[in-house]
Amino acid sequence: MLNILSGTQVKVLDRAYISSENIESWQLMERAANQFADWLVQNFPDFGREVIIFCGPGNNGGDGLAIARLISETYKCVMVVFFEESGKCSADYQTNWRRLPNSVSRIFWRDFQSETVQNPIVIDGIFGVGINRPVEGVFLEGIRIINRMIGDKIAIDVPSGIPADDCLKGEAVKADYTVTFQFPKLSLLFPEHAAFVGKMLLKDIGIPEQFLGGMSEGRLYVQYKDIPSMHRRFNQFSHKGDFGRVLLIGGKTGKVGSMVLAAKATLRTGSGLVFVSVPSSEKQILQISVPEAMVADNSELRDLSKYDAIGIGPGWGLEIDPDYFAEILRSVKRPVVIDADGLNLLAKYPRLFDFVPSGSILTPHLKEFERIVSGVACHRDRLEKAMEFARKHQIYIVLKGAYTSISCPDGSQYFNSSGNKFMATAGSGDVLTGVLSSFLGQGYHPKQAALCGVFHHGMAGDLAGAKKNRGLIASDIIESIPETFVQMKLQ
Ligand SMILES: NC(=O)C1=CN([C@@H]2O[C@H](COP(=O)(O)OP(=O)(O)OC[C@H]3O[C@@H](n4cnc5c(N)ncnc54)[C@H](O)[C@@H]3O)[C@@H](O)[C@H]2O)[C@@H](O)CC1
Ligand SMILES: Nc1ncnc2c1ncn2[C@@H]1O[C@H](COP(=O)(O)OP(=O)(O)O)[C@@H](O)[C@H]1O
Ligand SMILES: [K+]
Repeated sequence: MLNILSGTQVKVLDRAYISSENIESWQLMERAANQFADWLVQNFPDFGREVIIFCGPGNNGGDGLAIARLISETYKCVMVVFFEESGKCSADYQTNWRRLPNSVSRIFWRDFQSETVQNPIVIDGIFGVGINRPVEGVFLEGIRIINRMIGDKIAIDVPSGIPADDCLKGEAVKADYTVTFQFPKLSLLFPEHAAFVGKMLLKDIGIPEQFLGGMSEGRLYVQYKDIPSMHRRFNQFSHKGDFGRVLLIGGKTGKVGSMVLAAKATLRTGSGLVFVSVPSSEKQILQISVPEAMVADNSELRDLSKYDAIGIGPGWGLEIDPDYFAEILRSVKRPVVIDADGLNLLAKYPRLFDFVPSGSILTPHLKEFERIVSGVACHRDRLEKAMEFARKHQIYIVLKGAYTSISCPDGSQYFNSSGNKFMATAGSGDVLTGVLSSFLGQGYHPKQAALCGVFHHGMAGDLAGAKKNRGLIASDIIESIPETFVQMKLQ
C-alpha cells in the first residue's frame, strides 16, 4: 500500500531519502522527469507536435525544465515558457536551466503567443505540492493561458493551483492528465477536482515505502498487489458452512431488484448459503430470479444468531418501523453491512446508531453520507467527518465514489484504486452490499472484508467496463466478480 503524505511532508521525505542515499536532490528530480518523459513519449507518439512546457519558479518548474531536455531529441519542437529569471528560482530549477540544450526554445510568459501554436502538447509545471496560497498575478495569468489553449494538457505532479491536500480556492489548471510521483496526492482523489486532474497516472520514483511509512498519517492507497494476501484461504475439505450463511434484508415492492442484485453478488463472491428477507408479495420474484438463494420468512428472522453476516437496506424503503430496525440491530451480535435505506433510516432516526454493532460496515454514497453528518463543506471536510464518525461509533465508513474511501475505527483511512465511471449506474451499490456481506460471512475481519470487497467490486467493474463501456449495467459487475478471483489466483 502506498502512504499518502501531506504536501509539507514531501519536502521532509525528499531530504531524508536524499541524505540516506547520498544523492543530490536534482538526481531525484531527474528520476521524476525520466518517468514523465517515458510516459509522454509512449502515449503521445506524434513527435511532430509542438510541446510547450510552462515552468514556475520552484521544483515543479525544475521538473518541467528537466523534461524539456529529456524529450528535446524526440519531439521536433520543444518550448519552455518561464516566469522568473533563473537566479530567483529554486536550486534544482537553476541546475536544469543551465542544462537546457539550445534546441529548446525559451520564452518569457508575457511574450508567449498561444495563437501561434496549433494543437500542441501543453505541460503544466507552474506549481506542484509547494503551493501555499491561492495563485494570483503572473502565475494566475499562466494558468489562464494554459486553460485557454487547445491541445492535450498534462500536469506535472498536481495541476497548478490545486493544494496537495486541500480543496481548491481560486483557479487552477484544467489538465487532461496528471502524472504524479511516488504516491497520489490527497487532493487528486477529491471529486471536486475531477475537471482539473483529468486522468491520474502514478509514477514510482524509487523511494522505498519504509521512508514513507515513518511519516504516515494513516492514509493509504490500496492497489491490486495489496489484495491477494488479505484473503482467507480455503482447503479441499471446506464445506458450505465454511463459506458462510448470509442474510440480506430489504427490497420493498418496486425495489426488489436491489435484493436480486445483492443476493447474486453475495453468491458470486463465494457465500455458501444466502437467505433473503423481502415482503411476501416479492418472494416469488426473488425465488425465480435467484434460485440459488433461499427466501427467509419472518420466523427465520427471530433468531439472527444463525447467520454469519447480515446485509441490510437496499430497497428497504423509509416506511420501516425504527423500533423493528433497532430490534434487528440489537439482536445481531456481530458486525453488519448497512446500505441505502438502512442508512437513510439511521439518518432519520439517529438514536439507532446506538444499536449498530461495532465493526459494522456502512456504505454511504456522498449524498447518503451528508444526510447522516450534514453540513459538509468539501471533500477534505467529508473525509475528516468520516474518520471522526468511524472512530466515534467504532464502525467502518465506506464512502462510495471514484477512489472510494474506507475510514476505520482505528483512525486509518484507505483509498481504493479500482473502479471506473461506468459503474455510476443503478444497482452497482447493491452489488457492493452483496460482496461485502459475503466476505464478512466468510469470516473475514470487517477491515479485510471492506478492503477486499471494495477492491473486487471495482475490479469487477473494470473487467466489465472494458467490454461494456457506458453500456455497463450492475448485472455485468456481478458476472465479472468470479474473474477477479481467477486473476488473483485465489483458491
Ligand atoms: N519527492 C520530492 O519532493 C520531489 C519533488 N519534485 C517536484 O517538486 C515539486 C515541489 O516543488 P517545490 O517544493 O519547489 O514547490 P512548487 O514548485 O510547487 O512551488 C514553488 C514555490 O513557489 C512558492 N509559492 C507557493 N505558492 C505560491 C503562490 N500561490 N504564488 C506564488 N508563489 C508561490 C513557494 O515558495 C514554493 O516553494 C513537486 O510537486 C514535484 O513536481 C520532483 O522533482 C521529484 C522529487
Ligand atoms: N466514477 C466512478 N468511479 C469509480 N467507481 C464508481 C464511480 N461512480 C460510482 N462508482 C461505484 O459504483 C457504486 C455506486 O453505488 P451507489 O451510488 O450506491 O449506487 P446505487 O444506489 O445505484 O446502487 C459504488 O460502489 C461506487 O464506488
Ligand atoms: K503542476
